[in-house]
Amino acid sequence: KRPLPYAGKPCTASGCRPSFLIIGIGKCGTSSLYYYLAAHPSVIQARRKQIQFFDHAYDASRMERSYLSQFPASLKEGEVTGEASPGYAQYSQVPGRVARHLHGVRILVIARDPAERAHSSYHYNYVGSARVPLPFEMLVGAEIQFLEAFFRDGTSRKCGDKVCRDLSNDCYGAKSAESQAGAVARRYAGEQARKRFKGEAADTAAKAARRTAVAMSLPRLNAHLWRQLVGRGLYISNLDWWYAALPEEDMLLVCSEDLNDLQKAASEMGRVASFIGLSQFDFGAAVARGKYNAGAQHRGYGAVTSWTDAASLAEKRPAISTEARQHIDNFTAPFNERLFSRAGHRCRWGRDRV
Ligand SMILES: Nc1ncnc2c1ncn2[C@@H]1O[C@H](COP(=O)(O)OS(=O)(=O)O)[C@@H](OP(=O)(O)O)[C@H]1O
Repeated sequence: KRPLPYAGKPCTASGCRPSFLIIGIGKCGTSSLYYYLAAHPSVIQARRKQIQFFDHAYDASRMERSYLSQFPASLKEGEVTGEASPGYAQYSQVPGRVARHLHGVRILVIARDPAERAHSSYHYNYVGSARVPLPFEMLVGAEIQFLEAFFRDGTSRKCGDKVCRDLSNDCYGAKSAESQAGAVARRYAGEQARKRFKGEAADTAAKAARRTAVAMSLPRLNAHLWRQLVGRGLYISNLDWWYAALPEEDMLLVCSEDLNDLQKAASEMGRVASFIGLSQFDFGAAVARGKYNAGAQHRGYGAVTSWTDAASLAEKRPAISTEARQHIDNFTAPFNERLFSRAGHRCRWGRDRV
């Protein structure tokens, strides 16, 4: 068995540190990974699944008060705690902070077929929250154009008067960088309103529709996360920062598809537990309860949906068009390959999808 992080002693006078961090990726099954793991008798949960300290709330001087206070005050020998903040993977500053404060922590990354991740994110963040939902294909097309330009022009590309250093954060966060998708969105919103209404009513509806599209593209704290349908699926472009800052043997890639089946999930959870250094445990009963945070229901990360109900929710969701799927598959394929070779672990995505 692999030794536990911190030589099995996560607690110091200032509190207990997490022995594992699930750093992402959002909409790939981070909630299920966290709650399945929490079923292990030696895993004691944090106060909540997502603490998001190392990105939005980071302040080195508040490490104890703001961060360690979220974990159990004491742990018995062999017990560990941990957290899951899916935003962590997206920020280039986070891995250095984690390496500094939690040297030795085990890092778990769960990633999913990029087209499926994008579609899940679209339903979670856009559908239902916008009065004029923009078609998935349209957002994907606009974003891939933006991404192609970013990778072609390199990291010195300007976002308005700012230089983009970090694709995930600065670029999507800057108003001008998202204007590609924003402009398409506003035009579409106006056209749709005009199709549905006539005369003056069309003008009023078009204005309202455009306002919705503008509101959807306004910069806000984490807007770049939900704006990235495809970008968040270029996993290796963010994980490179993590591999540079932390020892390779402390990083584990989990394919979301390996948790998407009762039998497979129980055995994959065994691999996760032994990576952390936990004793063998039968995750069968934990996994059998169902899937967490499934089907964009917004019932909370800890809400579990039976496997049968999750399957029927998935069936009800309109399928991804062949065009959008191929567009995402083609664009993400080289990034996927780089991820598999860096992580030494393959997932069956894109053309390898089963
Ligand atoms: N066991 C298992 N295997 C594979 N996939 C699973 C599993 N459990 C949950 N899910 C699906 O993951 C999606 C939710 O992901 P997250 O919990 O990471 O979302 S969040 O970013 O924290 O909001 C959400 O995807 P969609 O249902 O497609 O939206 C969940 O259904």
